[in-house]
Amino acid sequence: MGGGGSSTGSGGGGRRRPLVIGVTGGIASGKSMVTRLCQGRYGVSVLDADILGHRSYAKGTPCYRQLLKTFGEEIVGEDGQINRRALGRIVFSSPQERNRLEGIVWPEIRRLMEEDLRALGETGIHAAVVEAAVMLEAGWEDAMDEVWVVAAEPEVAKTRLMSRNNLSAEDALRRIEAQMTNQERIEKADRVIWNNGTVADLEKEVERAWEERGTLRRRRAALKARWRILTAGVGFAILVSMLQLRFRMK
Ligand SMILES: CC(C)(COP(=O)(O)OP(=O)(O)OC[C@H]1O[C@@H](n2cnc3c(N)ncnc32)[C@H](O)[C@@H]1O)[C@@H](O)C(=O)NCCC(=O)NCCS
Ligand SMILES: Nc1ncnc2c1ncn2[C@@H]1O[C@H](COP(=O)(O)OP(=O)(O)OP(=O)(O)O)[C@@H](O)[C@H]1O
Repeated sequence: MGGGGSSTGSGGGGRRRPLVIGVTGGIASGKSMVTRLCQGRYGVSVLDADILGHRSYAKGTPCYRQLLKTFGEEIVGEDGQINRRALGRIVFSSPQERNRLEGIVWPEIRRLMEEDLRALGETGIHAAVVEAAVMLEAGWEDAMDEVWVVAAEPEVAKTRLMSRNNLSAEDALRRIEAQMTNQERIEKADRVIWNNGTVADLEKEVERAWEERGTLRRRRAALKARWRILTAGVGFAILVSMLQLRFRMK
């Protein structure tokens, strides 16, 4: 994954970006629940890519103008903003139209994400979670330090989707099957958070994820310290040998 949690480089003046965890997963897998748990228990800041998406085409922006050119005036609401319901009707019934929308807004969402992460870094927060359903499809994982995939078995997700969105079993399954599979996501994950059980089980999984991150960080710090001691020791030994050689030669 990308090199976050580090100096921002160009124009960053040595500021630090927070550790960035990307949370993604299939529809109704529990992404929002995981994100909420991270925010509530571990004090991390949260960026929601859905909201960044809405911001990307606010009235007057370049994306706004591009969307009007592409989809016509009928996507503008009475308030002059993009009517998302109207746009959703167009793009969710046609993969081609959805691709056109994504081609316009994904680069801007990415730019806004980077901008917000930098701004969060300025506030000195230690970690941020970016929740994005399309993180892997959009290729945003390289802006994350780690990608956590939330996964629920299709049957479990189906039941939750039916009850949350008041859908029939067929409609719920259709939405699940229109997406990447769990396996495809898991192959790109740094961590998988399974969510087939209760909310209490999920809380434990999230706790374990943060704990193991801490453990890994401590382990890396210990290795670095050992390496420093080793290199200092080798340097010292070389210096002593050189001094000995010099005295012997005299
Ligand atoms: C299609 C739009 C206008 C519908 O807006 P609306 O307010 O009705 O829905 P909302 O944004 O809350 O999204 C509803 C659900 O669809 C998912 N979704 C949105 N866009 C996409 C997409 N391109 N592919 C897959 N799922 C998507 C969202 O993650 C969310 O779970 C809007 O979602 C949009 O502009 N999408 C394109 C930007 C995008 O990819 N956003 C997702 C970032 S994770
Ligand atoms: N472990 C769980 N036990 C019971 N219900 C759960 C559990 N996890 C999530 N849910 C419920 O399942 C539904 C989907 O969860 P959530 O909204 O967090 O998923 P999501 O991945 O963010 O969904 P979407 O893809 O639609 O954005 C919600 O109604 C939520 O309350």
